[in-house]
Amino acid sequence: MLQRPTSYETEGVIKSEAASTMASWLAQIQKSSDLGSDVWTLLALVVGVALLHKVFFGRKKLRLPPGPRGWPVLGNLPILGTMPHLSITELSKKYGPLMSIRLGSASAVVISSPEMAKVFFRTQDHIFANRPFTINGQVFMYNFQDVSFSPYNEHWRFLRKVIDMEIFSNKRLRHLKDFRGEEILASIERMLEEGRGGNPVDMKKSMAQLSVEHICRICFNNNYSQWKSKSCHSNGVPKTLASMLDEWIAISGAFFVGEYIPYLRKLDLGGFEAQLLRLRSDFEQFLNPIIEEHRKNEGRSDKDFLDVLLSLQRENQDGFPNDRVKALINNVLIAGTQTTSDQTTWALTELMRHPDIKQKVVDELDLVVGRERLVEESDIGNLVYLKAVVKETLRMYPSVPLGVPHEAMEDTQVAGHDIPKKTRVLFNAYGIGRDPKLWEDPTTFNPERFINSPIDVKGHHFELLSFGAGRRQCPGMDMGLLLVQVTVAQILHTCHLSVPAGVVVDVEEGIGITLPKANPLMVLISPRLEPQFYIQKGIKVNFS
Ligand code: HEM
Repeated sequence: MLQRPTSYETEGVIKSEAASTMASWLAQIQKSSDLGSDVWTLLALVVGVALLHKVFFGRKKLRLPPGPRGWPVLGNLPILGTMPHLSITELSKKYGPLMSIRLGSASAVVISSPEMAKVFFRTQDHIFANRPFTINGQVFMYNFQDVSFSPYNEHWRFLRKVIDMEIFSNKRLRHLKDFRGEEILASIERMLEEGRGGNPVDMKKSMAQLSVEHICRICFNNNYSQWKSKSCHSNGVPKTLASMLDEWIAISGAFFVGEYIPYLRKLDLGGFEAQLLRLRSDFEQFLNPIIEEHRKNEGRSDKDFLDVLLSLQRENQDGFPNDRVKALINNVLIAGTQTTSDQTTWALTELMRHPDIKQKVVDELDLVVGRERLVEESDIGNLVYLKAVVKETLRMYPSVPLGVPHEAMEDTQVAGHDIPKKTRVLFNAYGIGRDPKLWEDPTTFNPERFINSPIDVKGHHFELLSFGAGRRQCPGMDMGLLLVQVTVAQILHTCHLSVPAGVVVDVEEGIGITLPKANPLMVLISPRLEPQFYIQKGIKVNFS
């Protein structure tokens, strides 16, 4: 009798057994006069061909990681809902640290433990450094001409080097130090002005504006002031860069059905692809005049990121098309704004909910910096408690709660499970950050847990991979971290913050590809230092 394969190791033997058994069946059918009727012959042939097809072309039996059963066609898409990081965290409690899910026709695994993260992003990082196909990468990044959505290939290696050198090198970070300081102080000046007379100020909005201004400085430095309040018109509606970035985050948080069930792509269910295309053209309206202006002034010495891209384009005419310039600018704008502003907003949110912790930060600032000057970036190294507050924020509110998806470039095995080529990899940063097996009382905001702890966020401690690890680790890590730390320090040092009477500061999470705070963060804000220290730094503060 024909045996079904029990494991893929014995598959070759079984295939030849199956072939010879089928041959003998067919021979018997031909010989046998009892079974000579057409019906029996046809039936035997159909069964035989089906069996042979299954043995030769059927998928070998894989030992996939455990996971929930999916629906036909849709797989597990329907149970993910609008907050996939929450549903995936719940599911992983049941199915463990390495879970299989199916997103339409795409297979995925979810990593929910530091041990698994170490295998994927260190031991087998060379296999998992790819990105899967995404409609976002294809549409918004002009066919994957950026860094974040690009597959792992020569193109990615080249561009990653460009951005590492031109934006994120230590030299560049130092060079941009004054800009960062100026932007943060300008933002404080605006908040103090807005908050005069006990007017509540929305810190979430202010932090979003600050992050956009900071990234605009990096990208369009020289004529920056000309561009910062520039708006474009989409269908007659004026849009600022900040509102376009918000729109991108919201659209990108949606599940693009066509990405997972390709034959439905034409239907564009939910209309997300059309929205993305429209948004790309809004970004172009914003970018094109800036690019033209930069082209006219190519000789200037103090080059910004766009200048660098345009000079690369001049050197490699065909190898560096306009679309690549736009994709890279889009990439830096989207990767560097909401991430930092979300982190700063969550840190301030938790500090407003915990006045005792806020007071400890302020006490440390007074001790290390004093009240006779403003915070400098060089102070950060000595602000141990402040750094613990930022780490605790990254633990509880990872900017990218399910990571940026990776993809297996070849078949492999992890922890005794098969991971076939093209499997998507989601990193459950949110679930790991709130896992009671790893963190005591994980839903309590408690920076003390990082005092005297060796754990940092730089990719060596797999329980806190806020910026990822391995080849695809966030290149903006040092800049993003510094910006969050300096902003929180400068605000708490220069301003009194309090919650308006009757307001409860909530921690409701919003929808999007990142983890935004859903509601505004309204605070009362007033100057904390003597007037001369603001004046020295050129901040206009009205003390009346
Ligand atoms: C607190 C702030 C930030 C956080 C928490 C953060 C987090 C992350 C994470 C988790 C990834 C995915 C890593 C992976 O695939 O394994 C990533 C990728 C990336 N980030 Fe950040 N990021 C931050 C700030 C920035 C800034 C300021 C920039 C640029 C100005 C930036 C640019 C990028 C880019 C280009 C990638 C894609 C890298 C690649 O695919 O090779 N990020 N970031």
